[in-house]
Amino acid sequence: MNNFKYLNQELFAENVSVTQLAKQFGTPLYIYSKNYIEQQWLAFDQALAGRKHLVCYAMKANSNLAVLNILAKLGAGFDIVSQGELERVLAAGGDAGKVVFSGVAKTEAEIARALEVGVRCFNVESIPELYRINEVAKRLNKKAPVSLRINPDVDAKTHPYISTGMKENKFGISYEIALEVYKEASRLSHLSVEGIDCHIGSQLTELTPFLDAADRVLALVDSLEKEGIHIHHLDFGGGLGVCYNDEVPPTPAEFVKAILKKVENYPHLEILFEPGRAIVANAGLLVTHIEYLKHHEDNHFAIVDAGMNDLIRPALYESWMKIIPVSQKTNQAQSYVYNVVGPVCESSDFLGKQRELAVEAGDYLAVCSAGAYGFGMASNYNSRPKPAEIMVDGNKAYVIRQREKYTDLWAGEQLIG
Ligand SMILES: Cc1ncc(COP(=O)(O)O)c(C=O)c1O
Ligand SMILES: N[C@@H](CCCC[NH3+])C(=O)O
Repeated sequence: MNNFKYLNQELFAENVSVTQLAKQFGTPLYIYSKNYIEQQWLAFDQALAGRKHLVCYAMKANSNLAVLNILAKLGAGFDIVSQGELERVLAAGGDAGKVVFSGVAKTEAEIARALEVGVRCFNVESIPELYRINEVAKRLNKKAPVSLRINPDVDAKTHPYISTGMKENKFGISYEIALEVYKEASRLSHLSVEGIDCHIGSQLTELTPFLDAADRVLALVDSLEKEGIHIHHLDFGGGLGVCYNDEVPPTPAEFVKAILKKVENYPHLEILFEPGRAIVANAGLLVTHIEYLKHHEDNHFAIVDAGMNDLIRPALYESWMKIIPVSQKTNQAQSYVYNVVGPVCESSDFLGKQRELAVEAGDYLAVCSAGAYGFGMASNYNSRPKPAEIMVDGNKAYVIRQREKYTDLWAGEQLIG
């Protein structure tokens, strides 16, 4: 469990007791390990040593300013999908020149802002977007660096909601027309064609789909060369999976090594990656308090104070996330197979189903691997304040976001009449 370990039957985040944090800051509570985040980013970066490269953290996975700042200090780039994300990078001390801008619906205002601060590259997802970027760049008298996000039509073998590289997905430009679109891009006066980008989905646990996509990208590089279009970088996106249960995904080093082998005959091209989940998922826990246990015939519910508004992955994708007791000391309790459910008024409000646990009301549970797509997807549904976020570094714990106050819930709302 990485930097979360039991010591004398008590769960620790690095060197800090999770029970102590839960008591001090209340629950639900997100806890992250700084050293794990650094270790994971460095695993990508170091595996790329010897080759011109940039590891752009896909910040949608966890966009807390402290997380971004830790990575910015290591030299990370960032993959963004909105102006909000761009402003966060800047607020966290990130370098705009290391930002790649993905996303299918970039507005004129977003494009203008990205040009103004000088992002590294736009990952263009459609032909109309290409024209729009050219127009905005012309108006601002700039040249926009672009890379086309190619949809290679490869099955990522992941949950359909997080697969992005197949024909029926809204993302990227179809492989069949890519060459023609590159030709058009190179004719447009205010664009500079920089690279090829490809991201086929998230939580991939096998190398094969990545390697198939890489083959298609490299075939396109060759076709472009023949047309006299010389690109400078290849961006292989993110998507590397993590272990939630018993998956055994490749490590970042294995993944990078396999891609580097593919591109060894293209030594002049800089290599970019956009990992999100692999950097932060297992850096985080969501801690929750058991309010009640409810038993009815064969149905056993552990009713906790964290809901789908705090962590939506189980409800949205039926994701399986490990749930463990924070203290194993009280486990004299009788064991039952529980559905761990939250306070939200939806039947889909669960964190885990059919989990064998020996727990009592008042105990704390931790949902593991919650560092990615946890807080970032949280909402205020049922007027529930978003939880606090804590960053642990060795034996120190920092509040990196306060729990929302009730008054935050209606900030900006106005009475009429
Ligand atoms: C364009 C792009 N890049 C990178 C990522 C990061 O993916 P992951 O968190 O699976 O590494 C995503 C999300 O799937 C994405 O849409
Ligand atoms: N939100 C998803 C991943 C989406 C990746 C973004 N394209 C998850 O929680 O697994």
